[in-house]
Amino acid sequence: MDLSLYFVTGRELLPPGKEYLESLEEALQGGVTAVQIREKNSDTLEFLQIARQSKILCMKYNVPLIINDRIDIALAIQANGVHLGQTDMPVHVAKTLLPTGMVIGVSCNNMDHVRKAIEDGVDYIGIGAVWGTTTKELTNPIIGVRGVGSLLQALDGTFIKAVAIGGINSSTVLRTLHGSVSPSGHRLDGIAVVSQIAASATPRSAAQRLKDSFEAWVHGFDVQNQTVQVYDVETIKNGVVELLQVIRDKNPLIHQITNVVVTNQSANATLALGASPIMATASEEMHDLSRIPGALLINFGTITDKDSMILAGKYANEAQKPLVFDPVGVGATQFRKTTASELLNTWQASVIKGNPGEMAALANSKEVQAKGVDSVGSGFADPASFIRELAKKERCVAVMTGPTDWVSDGTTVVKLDNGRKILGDITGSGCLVGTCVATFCAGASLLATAPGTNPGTESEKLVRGNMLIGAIGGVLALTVAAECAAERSDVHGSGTFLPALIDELYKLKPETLLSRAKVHVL
Ligand SMILES: Nc1ncnc2c1ncn2[C@@H]1O[C@H](COP(=O)(O)OP(=O)(O)OP(=O)(O)O)[C@@H](O)[C@H]1O
Ligand SMILES: Cc1ncsc1CCO
Repeated sequence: MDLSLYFVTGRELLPPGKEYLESLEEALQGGVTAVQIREKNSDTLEFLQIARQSKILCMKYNVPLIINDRIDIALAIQANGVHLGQTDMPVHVAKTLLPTGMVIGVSCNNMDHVRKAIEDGVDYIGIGAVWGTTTKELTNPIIGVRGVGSLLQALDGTFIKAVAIGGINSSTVLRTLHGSVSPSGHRLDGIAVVSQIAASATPRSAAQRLKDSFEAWVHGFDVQNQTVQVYDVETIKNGVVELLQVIRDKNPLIHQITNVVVTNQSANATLALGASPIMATASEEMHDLSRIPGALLINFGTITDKDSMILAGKYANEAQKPLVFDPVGVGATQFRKTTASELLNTWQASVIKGNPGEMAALANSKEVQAKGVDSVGSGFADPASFIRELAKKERCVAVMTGPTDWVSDGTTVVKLDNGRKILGDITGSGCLVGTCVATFCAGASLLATAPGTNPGTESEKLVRGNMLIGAIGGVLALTVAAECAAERSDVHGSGTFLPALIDELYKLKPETLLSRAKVHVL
């Protein structure tokens, strides 16, 4: 059974003037691959009639029909399956009533539900609610995009299919699919959609758009899984130098929502590298800024603009622009933890950068502690494995700073050994790394979208360009510049070091980067 575009009906959502059967037929023409009839407010006779009429249409388009909750209706019309909620008929009882071959699906919103569904031998599960929604799933807890992956991992080795449900529409679909992959690589088999189709005046095109997005994404996912990119030190260094040139030639806009402590030095570091900073925080301007080529940095050192952070990130994903997230001091307060979770469940970061204390807090690890914005202790026993797993789980590039910097895309791990201890003596050196990473990622994005590259071929992506090289470039630029600055005779302490660091970013030459960079591919 093809569950890729699983339409759950909602007659109460029909727009004025639209008949139910007309809407359903258009949805089927648009490419819906499975239909579930959900009638929460109808009596038995009405439900039966709707189910019967829907079945005729579904058969015409050779699409399976599933009945929500009501086993008697499913039996009466010989539906292809039933869908059971957690408070509906238990699966083992349903199995005794249903003929073999009739599909059983179950709603799940936590690991216990998934384990039970596996034990009961269901055919598919509907995981939700992924997003907030105006339809039935409102009563279910919102698990967020990042919650779906771990539930999918439990299905490894089974034949049980999975769809996600709850608030999936054309603007959330790619984020949902990209984020809903388990660390083992288990992806969704489909998306369940209610209002985007049911409430549409043009359900055919609504369905078509969703199906196109799903197919494009699956294709991109398969291609990515088949291509193992192997990096060597020379390729990385040359890639970084190429990005520095792109930044200086093209002067990308680096939109930064950052903390009040580092705003000025971050803007100066951006200019020194050859890019153009804008430190804009009003939600009204987030959309306009997202349309300009470059990158977005979200640093929540002082969280005063959460709504803008949410909006800006969504628009950056839509525009396929790099989004660098710096969860400053995320372990310090519950508010920061909750905010990080909310942000990461809303948009997809291209790069997450933090010190070991911040990265541990994001991963719910107790191995490294933090004090305010600082990391405490000597870090992880096995930083390479930690960062690879975090990158895999968050589905992005992860950068962990410290005396040694670690960068991973979930497959490759790169260890960077540049920098000077004095970086720890100025405030916001980690924030400066974030700014430099965003600037180099902007370079990578511009390189990937330069005239001559085909914009239509990567419509399934949330970001274009090589974010691993961008992240490495940002770290190397800052740490190599720091070495040059620390060696200057006019630097006498942290006060004179900061302006010297900006100078050295300004003067940074490709040959200095190439000769000083200490890059190790693990
Ligand atoms: N002992 C050290 N030797 C060399 N480089 C260092 C050392 N400590 C930090 N760095 C460099 O300083 C940069 C910032 O890393 P750090 O982990 O100190 O950030 P942070 O704790 O987030 O800083 P902040 O909170 O002040 O922004 C990194 O690029 C890292 O390589
Ligand atoms: C000191 C400080 N407090 C909030 S953000 C920040 C900058 C370094 O992370």
